[in-house]
Amino acid sequence: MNETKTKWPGPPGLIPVTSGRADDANQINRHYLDRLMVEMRVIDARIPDLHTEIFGKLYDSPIMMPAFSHLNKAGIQDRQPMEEYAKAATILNIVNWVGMESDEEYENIAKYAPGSIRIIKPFADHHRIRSEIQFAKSQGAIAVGIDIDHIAGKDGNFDIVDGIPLGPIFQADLKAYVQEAGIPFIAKGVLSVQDACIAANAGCAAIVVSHHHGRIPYGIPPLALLPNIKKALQKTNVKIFVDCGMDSGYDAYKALALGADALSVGRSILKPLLKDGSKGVVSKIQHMNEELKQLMLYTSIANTSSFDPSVIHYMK
Ligand SMILES: Cc1cc2nc3c(=O)[nH]c(=O)nc-3n(C[C@H](O)[C@H](O)[C@H](O)COP(=O)(O)O)c2cc1C
Repeated sequence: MNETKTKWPGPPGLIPVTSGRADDANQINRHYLDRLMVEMRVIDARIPDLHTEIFGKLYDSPIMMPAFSHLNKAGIQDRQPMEEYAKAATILNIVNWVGMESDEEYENIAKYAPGSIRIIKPFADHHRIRSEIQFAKSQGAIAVGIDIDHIAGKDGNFDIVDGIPLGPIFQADLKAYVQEAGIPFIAKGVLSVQDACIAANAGCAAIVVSHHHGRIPYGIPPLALLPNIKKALQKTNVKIFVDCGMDSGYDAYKALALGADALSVGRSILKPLLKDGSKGVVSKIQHMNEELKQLMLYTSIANTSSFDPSVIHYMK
């Protein structure tokens, strides 16, 4: 793909962290998602059921909130977008995720969405990771994890976020965190069969197949890898979640058909969230649920545990 000077073709909510350059994995991802075609299987089709079990709890949809952070510091007067999308998760009865936030902020958010999954940065200081894991657990988090894809900074050294140094992720550390957590532990930002297998061997309960809105230049689309990862993990109980570019129920369908157990909608909720708060997010996700059900009905998928990858065709 040559460097493109054309305007980003995706939805406006996805613009903020998209350069539009050829190495931009967001651009590559949207291109890939739009080339996945769906065949039709309508005979004997029934109204689909979106209920989905995640870590022993029943939710109304496999569409989840994203692991966002920093939004309360975005300077939007008198607004707390982190709490607002958490509230939407509770109204919708879907899983809420929280990214890099202080213990205090996590506690506030979890009041609006009890059980929120907490994703912790791969801090160089392991005590900090351990302490944040235990805090989330004490607040009733259904799971905790690390965004393992956020180790590298743009200068090729370990990144520094908000002045806090990040560090490497070793298999032994992952194993130790899994054991110490005592609740499901998630490796977020898996983009290879190799890392998926290492995470599974370390005892992770789930992985998120993701490139974290294009952190890695030329990152392969998560859905392009999903079938191989699914195959590699088929003998395990590891849940496979996906994010990156999920903007419609049709994108969600493709992720689920290709092997995801559930998926998060990230930047696509930003625009409705910042404009209309919880209400905007609820209406965005409700619309996505409808689109997802529509494609399930067209393909005779009765529930979220009976997706079939053979309905998807890649248009070259
Ligand atoms: C404002 C913002 C803050 C984010 N903060 C975090 C974070 O703290 N931890 C994390 O794992 N991911 C974080 N992410 C990444 C998202 O969880 C997600 O992986 C990424 O945006 C890709 O999904 P999308 O294409 O649907 O946006 C953040 C994304 C945005 C836009």
